[in-house]
Amino acid sequence: MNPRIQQHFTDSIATKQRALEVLAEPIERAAQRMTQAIIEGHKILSCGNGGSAGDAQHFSSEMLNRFERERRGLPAIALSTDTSTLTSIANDYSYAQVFARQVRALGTPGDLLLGISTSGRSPNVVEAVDAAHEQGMHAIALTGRDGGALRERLTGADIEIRVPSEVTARLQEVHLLVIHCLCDLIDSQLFGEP
Ligand SMILES: O=C(CO)[C@@H](O)[C@H](O)[C@H](O)[C@H](O)COP(=O)(O)O
Ligand SMILES: [Zn+2]
Repeated sequence: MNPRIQQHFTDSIATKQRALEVLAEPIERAAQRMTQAIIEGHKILSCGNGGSAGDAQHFSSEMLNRFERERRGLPAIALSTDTSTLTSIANDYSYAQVFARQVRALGTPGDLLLGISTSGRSPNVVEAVDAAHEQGMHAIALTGRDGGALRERLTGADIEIRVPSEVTARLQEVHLLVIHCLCDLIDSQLFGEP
């Protein structure tokens, strides 16, 4: 067996095991908050860069379409998908504004922002959290490492789910697992046990 492959699997399993100990509680709180927001007629905006843009879209597609069961679509918008909007904001203002400007246009009080950054240092995700607060929204932050500037911008009403790792790939792997937990908990809270 190629030892590099074995190492990736071993590290990924160990990181997930470690994460379970510290993340079960904030994941449950985040899912409750998301469920409540949906019941009250609000929506969830999501954003991130690179692999985390993929995660933001993965989450919104499982909300809008479905996760594992047959059910109505749930309201969510990924802010990383519209290249005309992204390029025009980056071109006319700055890349740091690409999500914040969309949050200001689409976000209404009671909506939630799911901000995803393995380093917590992506300026556009940090700015999106500030914009969410301006709009009367709260944030759920999926982070890693020391949480970076993103962590510092969160208020007591926000929820941080910080994965205990320093490795981007491992952090992204756990972020996706967290997203699937959130989808499953939201579905079971809204529609009952399958
Ligand atoms: O997927 C990967 C690395 O595994 C990359 O695309 C990665 O997401 C990008 O470098 C991002 O720009 C990193 O941003 P962040 O997670 O630090 O906010
Ligand atoms: Zn990646």
